[in-house]
Amino acid sequence: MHVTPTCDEIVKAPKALLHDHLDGGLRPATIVELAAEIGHELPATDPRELGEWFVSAADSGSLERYLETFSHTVAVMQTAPALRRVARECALDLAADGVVYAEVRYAPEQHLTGGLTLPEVVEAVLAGFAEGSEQAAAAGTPIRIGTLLTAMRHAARSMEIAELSTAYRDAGVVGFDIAGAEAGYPPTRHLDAFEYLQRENFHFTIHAGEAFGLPSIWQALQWCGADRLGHGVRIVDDIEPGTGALGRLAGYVRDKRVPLELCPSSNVQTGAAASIVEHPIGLLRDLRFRVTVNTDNRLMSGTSMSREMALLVEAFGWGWVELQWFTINAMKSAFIPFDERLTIINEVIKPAYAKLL
Ligand SMILES: O=c1[nH]cnc2c1ncn2[C@@H]1O[C@H](CO)[C@@H](O)[C@H]1O
Ligand SMILES: [Zn+2]
Repeated sequence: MHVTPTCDEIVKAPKALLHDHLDGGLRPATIVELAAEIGHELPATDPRELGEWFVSAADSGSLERYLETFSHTVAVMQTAPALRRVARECALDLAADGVVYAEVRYAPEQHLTGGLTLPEVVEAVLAGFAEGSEQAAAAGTPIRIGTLLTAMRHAARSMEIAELSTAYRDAGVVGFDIAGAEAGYPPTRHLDAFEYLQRENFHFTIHAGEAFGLPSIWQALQWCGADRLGHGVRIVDDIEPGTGALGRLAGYVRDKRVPLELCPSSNVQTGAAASIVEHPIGLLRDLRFRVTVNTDNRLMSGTSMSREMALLVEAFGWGWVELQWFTINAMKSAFIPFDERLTIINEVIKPAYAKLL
């Protein structure tokens, strides 16, 4: 029997999230308070209006303009207490939404204008995640958070950020990423950082195939050695419409089970997909790529992990079978050790979905 999951049920079901930006998920009320403390001017000072401003400003159809909205969130994240607070609230918000495992990313190099050093930034965020996770567990909604450190692809600090990632690998940093405007900044600009990470047996994902197509995905995998693709949605350009025949690159991605960190609402906002119903996630799931569902930026998309799943249920008629599949796909693709992934799958995810299926 096919049961349509309701929004409330989706919130309660355990979910795993691999692609969420710390500076894209602040509570509007927190931005207002932190901005007032430092005298940063915002486009609106009423939290509700500010939340709406972020969504409409990010609704631009262009990744470059979408990214401009981050100037306001990054501006209020320049001190250790502010970073710690934002990270603590992020853990609490994800946990309250039923996320049991999350990898949250941010770019330490963007948080130095208040005089912090790179290690101080990392330590403030890790302390915030630890505090938030502790509070969430006490509230009966346990969550495990792994941090990914991002280097900005237009900048030249990727090697330094890669080294920072491995320095904190035993303290909660589980991977590395590059983000920012894609066109004109191929991942191969950062080859030395990726080669270093491979020599260190570390994990990394690369934003690729969002605003730019197949060459970016090909470089991320075949030159840089990415474990996963941030978005990767443009892999559909290598699939023949109608027949579903896979080109060489799409075949490789599917055969190797390369995880795709798909972010439906974000893609509609940046113009990478026309609408949720037309989002390639439908095709990619039918063809059994290693698809995962993600939020990208909860603030800019006015979304949550549960909302992304509810939108997919509505658009594609999916039920618990698909939601469990996405969740297990994400957990299998996580950057924490295999035994810890299995424990979450077998002790948290499967028993909960068994009651829903
Ligand atoms: O979807 C995206 N594509 C590319 N870059 C992004 C996306 N979302 C956020 N960022 C960039 O990543 C930085 C660190 O978190 C953000 O400041 C933003 O510039
Ligand atoms: Zn992203």
